[in-house]
Amino acid sequence: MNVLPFQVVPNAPLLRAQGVTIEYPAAQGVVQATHDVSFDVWRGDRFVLLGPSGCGKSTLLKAVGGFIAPRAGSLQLDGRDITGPGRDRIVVFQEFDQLAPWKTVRQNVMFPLLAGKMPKREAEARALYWIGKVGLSRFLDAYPHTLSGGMKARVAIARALAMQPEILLMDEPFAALDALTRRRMHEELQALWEEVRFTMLFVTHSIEEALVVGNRILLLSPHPGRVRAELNSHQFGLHSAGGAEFQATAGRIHDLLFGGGDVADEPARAVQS
Ligand SMILES: Nc1ncnc2c1ncn2[C@@H]1O[C@H](COP(=O)(O)OP(=O)(O)OP(=O)(O)O)[C@@H](O)[C@H]1O
Repeated sequence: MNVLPFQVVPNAPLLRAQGVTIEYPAAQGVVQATHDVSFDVWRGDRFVLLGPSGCGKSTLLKAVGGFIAPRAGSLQLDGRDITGPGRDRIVVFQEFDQLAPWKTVRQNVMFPLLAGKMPKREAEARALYWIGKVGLSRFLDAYPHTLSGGMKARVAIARALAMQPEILLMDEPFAALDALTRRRMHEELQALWEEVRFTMLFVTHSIEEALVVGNRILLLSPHPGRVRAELNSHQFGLHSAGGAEFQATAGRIHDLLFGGGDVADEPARAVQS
């Protein structure tokens, strides 16, 4: 009997959030940060959580990171429940002071690899590779305080990608940068993604940034965050920013986020763009 060759096609998302409700203890009872949020992130996605301040974006990211547990619902990575932090999920924050100031660029990128028991020679080779990928080979022995904000952002990204996580969690990573540097970081992130195709969960409250960075966007309602809509945005990028279709979609997203109506009664809907 002939056995046909076959290819395994992944039919499950890398990250699955199902009915995630998260609460914080507060002086008078609890603060509900998110309510019944569900979404799937597939390998290679640039998945954006978009919503106004306080809608629970960072909270969701922290829960995916394993730093807080949902009150209800579940979070799974590759079919396994997320029960705590792990090296398969690395967070890049907007505070680039997350780099150790007493370590050079090279040492900062090597540090988590060595902490994970990688042999020094391999850790160094890996660090040099990723520092090169973010264009900082000339700054291997520079200390963070001598770098610009954009350069520190690149080191943080290199350090995260060097760990080869299953998913990169980015919490408004460019929010503290000036507009020109932010734009350059968007370009560089896009170029890096084209080359490496890593999976990314990206938090922002900027509609334009969401359209430029993401291929899929989950819109969250104001506090507590509920899913308002999900849309495909792969057709947008820096090239289309400012164009008519881009502006029209940004306007529709704005209306969905801030247009009023009782979100609780409104089923999540897909936005056609
Ligand atoms: N540690 C905490 N203890 C109590 N409440 C918290 C805590 N962290 C966040 N919250 C509350 O949970 C809600 C969601 O906060 P979160 O930071 O996740 O929102 P966000 O969408 O990321 O906002 P922003 O864009 O301003 O960062 C807010 O009402 C916030 O006040």
